[in-house]
Amino acid sequence: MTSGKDQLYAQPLGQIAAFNFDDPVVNVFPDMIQRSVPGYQAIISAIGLLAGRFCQEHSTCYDLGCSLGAASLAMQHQIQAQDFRIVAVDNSPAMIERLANNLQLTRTDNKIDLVCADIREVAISQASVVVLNFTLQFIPIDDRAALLSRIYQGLLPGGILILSEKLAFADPRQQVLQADMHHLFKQAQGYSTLEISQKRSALENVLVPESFEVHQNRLLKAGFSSAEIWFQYFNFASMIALK
Ligand SMILES: Nc1ncnc2c1ncn2[C@@H]1O[C@H](C[S@+](CC[C@H]([NH3+])C(=O)[O-])CC(=O)[O-])[C@@H](O)[C@H]1O
Ligand SMILES: O=C(O)C(=O)Cc1ccccc1
Repeated sequence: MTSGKDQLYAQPLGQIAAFNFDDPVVNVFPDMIQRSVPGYQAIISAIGLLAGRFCQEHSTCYDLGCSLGAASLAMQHQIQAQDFRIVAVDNSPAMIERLANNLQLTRTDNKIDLVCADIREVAISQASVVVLNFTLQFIPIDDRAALLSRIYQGLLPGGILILSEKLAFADPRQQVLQADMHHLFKQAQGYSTLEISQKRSALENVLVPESFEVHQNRLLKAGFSSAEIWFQYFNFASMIALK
């Protein structure tokens, strides 16, 4: 499948449309996320290891906002259970079509079922592992608690949620520092200042980060008994919440 270098924001744009996961983004998505999210590949690998440890027999693993299925593929690779399914959900038809094509090209015994739907409307049951890898940040803040409650309810005893998010910081000095460091990270990955600032405009009010404390409180309120960060690289973090 064609997958190119992300140059979507390289030229000056008169009007910057709100960011969305359409065909042009899908075409460059692996390169875009790799060069934009510090630690992305380390997180994907660890999601595989966590699924290997937590996937229970006769259970389902959910990858909510799966994009091109990187987390699902890592889970499939690491899970040793005999009887399990992975349900990969995304509401972008372009993402799901590309992922369906990619899966057809692989010869491996496929355990991944694709669903093109809004994760706010997908039933979750018999789950041992649920992954929200940089997806909750795109859900309206008012809808986040209800989604996490449904995930908690759908998890089996001993189940886990892996929640990765871009973070905001209550302390303005931390906010400025961490955002600056992310900017420097993107520059080091070859993005120009123009690309970085145009993409920031496109993400305004689309990707809405919250602080770790806000996430932790919401997870505990949803019923999780513990929620902690296991990985952080500047303003990008991944949390594990235990049922
Ligand atoms: N309401 C929604 N319902 C379903 N999908 C949604 C919704 N809102 C956004 N999405 C989908 O969530 C994904 C977010 S990307 C996830 C990366 C992936 N997890 C990865 O591990 O590579 C993160 C990023 O690009 O920063 C996109 O594919 C959206 O279509
Ligand atoms: O690029 C950014 O600034 C981000 O915050 C991460 C990102 C990565 C891929 C799509 C949308 C946002």
